[in-house]
This record gives sequence, C-alpha cells and structure tokens, in this order.
Amino acid sequence: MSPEILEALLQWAASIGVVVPEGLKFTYSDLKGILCVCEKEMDEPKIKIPPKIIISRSLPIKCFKLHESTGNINGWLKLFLAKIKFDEYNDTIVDNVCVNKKFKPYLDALPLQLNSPLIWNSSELECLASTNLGNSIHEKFANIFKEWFELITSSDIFDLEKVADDIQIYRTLDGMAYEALYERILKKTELQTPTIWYSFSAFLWSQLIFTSRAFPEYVVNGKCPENSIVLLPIIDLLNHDYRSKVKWYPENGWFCYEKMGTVAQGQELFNNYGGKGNEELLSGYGFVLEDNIFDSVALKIKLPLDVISAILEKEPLLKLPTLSDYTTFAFEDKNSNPQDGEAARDATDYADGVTYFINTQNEQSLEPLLNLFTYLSKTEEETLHDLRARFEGIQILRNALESKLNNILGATPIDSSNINSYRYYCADIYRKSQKQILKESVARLKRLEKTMLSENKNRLLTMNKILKNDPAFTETELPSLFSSEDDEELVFESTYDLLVLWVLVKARCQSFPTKYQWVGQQYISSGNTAYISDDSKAFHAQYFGKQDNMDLKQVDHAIQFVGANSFTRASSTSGDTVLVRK
Ligand SMILES: C[S@@+](CC[C@H](N)C(=O)[O-])C[C@H]1O[C@@H](n2cnc3c(N)ncnc32)[C@H](O)[C@@H]1O
Repeated sequence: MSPEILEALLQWAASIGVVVPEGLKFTYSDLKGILCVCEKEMDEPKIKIPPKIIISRSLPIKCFKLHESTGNINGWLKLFLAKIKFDEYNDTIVDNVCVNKKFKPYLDALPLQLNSPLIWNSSELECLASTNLGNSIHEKFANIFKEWFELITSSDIFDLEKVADDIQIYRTLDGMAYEALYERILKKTELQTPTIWYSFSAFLWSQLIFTSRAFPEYVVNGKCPENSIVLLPIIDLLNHDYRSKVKWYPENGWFCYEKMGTVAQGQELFNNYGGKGNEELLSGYGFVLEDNIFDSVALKIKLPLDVISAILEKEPLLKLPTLSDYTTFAFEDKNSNPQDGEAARDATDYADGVTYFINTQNEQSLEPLLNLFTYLSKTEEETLHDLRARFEGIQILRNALESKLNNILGATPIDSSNINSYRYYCADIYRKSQKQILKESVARLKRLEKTMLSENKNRLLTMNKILKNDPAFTETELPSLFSSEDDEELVFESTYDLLVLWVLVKARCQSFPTKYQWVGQQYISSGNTAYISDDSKAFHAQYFGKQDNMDLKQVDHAIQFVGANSFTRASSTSGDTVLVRK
C-alpha cells in the first residue's frame, strides 16, 4: 500500500465530513495493513462517520432495482461492492451519483492481499491438514459458490454466457482437482483480477472483504432486517484486540466508534471484533492471535437422528448447542438457519452433527461434552448421574480428544516452498494452539478421573484387587474351570475376560468374598436377554470350546453383567476393566 493511497483515503474521508480527532494517525504495517496510532495520550477517542459514507443495502436495492423484500440482500450488497470495484468501464449510478467514483479512494485502499485460507494455494492449505479448519474449507467454499450461483441465476441482469466457465466449475466442483480450481478461480481472487465483476472470483473477493470488515447495520438503523450488514469506511481501518473496550452507537444517523478509557501515547487504537478463536479469525479475517484467550477447538459429534430426538424429548438438562450459541460473524444469515432460536430446535437441526467448543480458559467447557458422552455410555437403566456411565463417558471422550490430537500431530510434513511466510506463521500458531487445547483437555479429564477414582475407591473393583484379596479364585476355582484342558497354557486376553470368568466362577460356587458380596447381589438382580450375543458365543468358544461343562447362557449372563456394570480405562496400557458398585 503506497502512502499516497492512504493519504487520498483520509483526505476523501475529511472532505465528506468524517470526524477523526486530532492526535489519531493512520499508518501502514506489512503485518497488519493499515492501523491507527495515538500520537498523544487520548481520553475516550471517538470516530464519527456520516450516513452518506456508509455502504449499505440501499445502494444495491437502487442500483439493481431490487424490492425491499428481495431475498439475500447481503448477497446483492456483495455483488454491488464487486461491481464498483471491478466494473471499470461502466459507471455505477445511484441517485444520479457515480458511486464507483465516489468510493474510489476507499476501494483503492482496501487490502491488496487477503489471507483467508479460502484462497490459499494447495501447498499453503497443506499447513492446515487434519485440522478442523483444513477439513472445513471445501464446505465453506462450496457454500459461497452456491450463494453466488443462486444470485446470478435469479436475475436477468447477468449475461450467464460471460460466466459460463465459473458455472461449469460450480457444477463439477466436487470432482475438481484443487490445483485446477486455484488456477481458474482462486488465483484471480488472490490477484484481484476477475474476468468480469459478477464472476465468482469477484464475488469471492467481495465475500472476503465483508467477512473481514463488515458491521451490523442495526447500530445505525434499528429497523433494518436482522443480520443486515454495512461497510464503514475509516472505522473499518481499526484492527482487533479482544481486550479493547469499545462502544458503537448512532448519532443522528451517523455511526460512532468510541474507545472507552485512555489510550497512551504511541499505542494502537483498536476495535474489538468479539471473542473469537483463531479458527474464526483465520478463516474470516486472515490472521491469528498468539495467546488468544478465546481460542477453542470445535468437536462435531454425529449422532443418529433417533438418539437426538430422544435427548431433546427426555433429557432437557443435556442442552444440545447449535452454532448460534457461539460467536459468529456480524452478518451470518440467521434467518436462513432453522436451527436458531431455542423453540425451533428439533432433531433435523443436528443432522450434520452437534458441535461443541472446548476452551482451556473456561473450566466448564468440557462439562456439556462429558454429559453427552455419559448419556451415550449409559445403559437404559442408568441415569446421567450413575458413576459407571460417568466413568465410561470420560474414557470415550478422552479417546475422541486423543484421536483428534493424534491426527493433528501426525499430519504430513510440509514443503515450505510456494508458501507465503505469513500464512505459514498463521497456520503454525493455529495448529499449536489447537494441540495445546486438546492436550490440556485430556489432562483435565485425567485429573477428573483420578479424583473420581480416589473418591469412589470403595465402589470400584479391579482385577488387581481380586488377585490380592481372593486367593481362592486363582489357586483353585479358576484352574478347576479348565480341568479338562490339556496341559496347554491358557492365555487370558484382558482383565475384562478375567472379570467375566471371576463372576462366572463366583456365581457358580456362590463364593463371593464378603467384601465383594455387592457384586453377587448386583449379578443376581441383573437380567439377561434371551438373545445370545456373538461376543458371548466367541468368548465361549475361546475359553470353553474344548469342554462341555460350561453353559453358553451362563457365559452370556456374565458377559452382559460385566459389560453393563464396568468401564474400561482408556489410560492403562492393559485396558484395565473396573467393576462399579451401584
Ligand atoms: C477491519 S480490517 C482492519 C484494517 C486493516 N488492517 C486494513 O488494512 O484495512 C481487518 C483486517 O485487519 C487485519 N487485522 C486486524 N486485526 C489484526 C490483528 N490484531 N493482527 C493482525 N492483523 C489484524 C486483518 O488482515 C483483518 O482481515
């Protein structure tokens, strides 16, 4: 960005009446683009911009002769911005004003490089391999493409012949190699050289401009449609700091930004884009923050619709979140998403999965996930408060977090040629912080499990305890089970198998040690189904295949009992199975 472009922007703004207090200086840095610095200590600095400088939906409505009720006016606003930026040979006239000329200093000062991964090349995208963001880019991209296609095919002002190539790409997107997509679309967005202003490359550029710098219109117009967005020249030059306390408010149609408190001399004057994690910042704005306290990892859990319906109907305490429960861009179209709004939620709102965000700053952020995994682990007789289900929920959640972590750790090595160093840095910070959050969450689960193990030790029975406290089992009862075996050495596959054999023997010999009478009682009162599972058949074949002194039904009962009354620890290498007293 040349200093002349910035100077021209500021002079234009002053000529239109934008109020910037003396002492604020706009300058340029390679890393952050344009930024604003206080040249002296300033109390509550305030910037005011007049309505005539605001780029809002009234412009596309007049320019494209739309009706107020036309759908997706935000989409038309994006097309309008693309027109005034790229339709070089045709003036855009609104209310007898040539708006492309009017806004030229603003359009010229928009960033020359946008860093959202939506336009990264394939080597750059590899830096995000196996991360949530890397995995979601295609879907995000496809949604923007769909929005463009629906807009340009909804009106006869567009000559579809001129965007035939884009339409063909849209129709074959799923089978297309990324390199080809990059050459035919993304590169033109990256270099800001679309073939025509309503091409998809131009629309994508406009989308990225709005995603990274739009404001909600309702601040200046309480009666606007929900989610309506605007561009605010000059105010949109302020960078983001989540610690910055700011106010946005209207004054006779003007939009006012005010920083609360004092800004010291030499300090940057920031806006606050909201409590956003690095995934949202990188994907929407093309930057990340180191030590971002709002950073989070999203976990999407896919569940069958009947399970979701059962949760919604019978487990009101298990609140299933929707994306709208978390922060979003200023302009995501909430109307288009039926899952928003408490009352409207039903199972189909979660057809794509239930998304949870975990954050290391918020001690409670694992709790809703743990409740869900407890629910999924519980038997029909158990409730969310049952100790066994809770323990098993911890194991399954921990496995899920560890497998996500391993995916990120094991991602392919990166060849750094052909990768923009700033994008590499952003991807690196994003990945590191995703790993950190996952590691800390696993550590938190381990601590929780340890506390629960120690607080409930009298209700838990492991094979180790049995071997210590029930010598009869190993000395006489277990060998007697296999008396007809040859001298062949028996191998027990797991502590789970040993526990099944222990329950079988003890029930048969009615010899549960006094300390573990509770197991006997739980066993007697546990029912077993008429249907014999394949697991039970396999178990029977493995241990009793060569003899005929063990009834398959008894084996099945013991297996069902251990399954419903134990959990297997994810932590121990041997996969230690633990029986739980109700
Ligand atoms: C609303 S604009 C702010 C003005 C922008 N610097 C410019 O040159 O126009 C948002 C963009 O500024 C940059 N930005 C904002 N806050 C930042 C930060 N804290 N660190 C790095 N870049 C930031 C990102 O490129 C982002 O997409």
